[in-house]
Amino acid sequence: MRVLVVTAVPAEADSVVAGLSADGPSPAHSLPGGLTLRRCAGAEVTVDVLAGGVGPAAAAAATATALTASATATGPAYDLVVSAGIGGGFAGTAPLGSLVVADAIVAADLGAQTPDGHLAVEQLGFGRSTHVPAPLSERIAKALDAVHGPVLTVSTVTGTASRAAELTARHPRAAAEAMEGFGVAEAATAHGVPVVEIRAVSNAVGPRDRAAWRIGEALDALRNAFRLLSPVLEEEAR
Ligand SMILES: O=C(O)c1cccc(C(=O)CC[C@H]2O[C@@H](n3cnc4c(=O)[nH]cnc43)[C@H](O)[C@@H]2O)c1
Repeated sequence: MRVLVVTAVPAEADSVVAGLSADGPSPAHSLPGGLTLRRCAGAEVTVDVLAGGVGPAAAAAATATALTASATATGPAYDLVVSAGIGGGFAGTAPLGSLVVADAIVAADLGAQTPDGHLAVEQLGFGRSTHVPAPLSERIAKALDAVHGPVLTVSTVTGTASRAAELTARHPRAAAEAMEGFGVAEAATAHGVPVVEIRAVSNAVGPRDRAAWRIGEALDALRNAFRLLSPVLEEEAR
């Protein structure tokens, strides 16, 4: 089984690699566009880890580049794509340091603003704003003891109580927000590869408070998530 993990920044990729391979080697492979894949090979599963940039567009471009570069004449080389990194947690659902596995990957700001509120692209008559993750996501959530709920993809980090309330009103079950999942999912779906999203909560979704961010703790939680994910993937591959 081959898995592609896409993070936004190198610090997140480091946590993923550390969780997957403890202190084993993770050889690097260059991709077009100055991207670098790090490979973690297990008994049955090979995981390539890519830091693709911040935001849905960078994430989609990097994921598509990796998928295109690896595709063979008979189809995609990867069996699963994982969008992973830190994220904001919605109050009462995903506290700081917790893990969220998406049961829906939602482009929360893709659509149109109207005097009566947001219209998603489906309501405008084109495109999609939600991807349904691979069924495996439920087993992953259990193994990671993670919240299993919608993860919103936004282009602008929420920084006010009113924006948080608006998102919660539109997505009452939302567990986390981040900036890449939907872009990764668009690229994976275009290549016919199932996708999941895993987030470690570094901050609360709400009024901006940089002093309250816990990025170090979230990166530790991300490392632990991939330590726990390894046996799930090995089992899936058998
Ligand atoms: O300057 C701020 O107020 C601010 C608040 C939270 C995060 C940021 C970032 O620049 C990090 C963006 C980066 O990390 C993911 N992330 C982490 N927390 C959130 C969030 O609450 N909402 C959206 N994205 C978040 C995101 O996926 C990016 O890769 C700045």
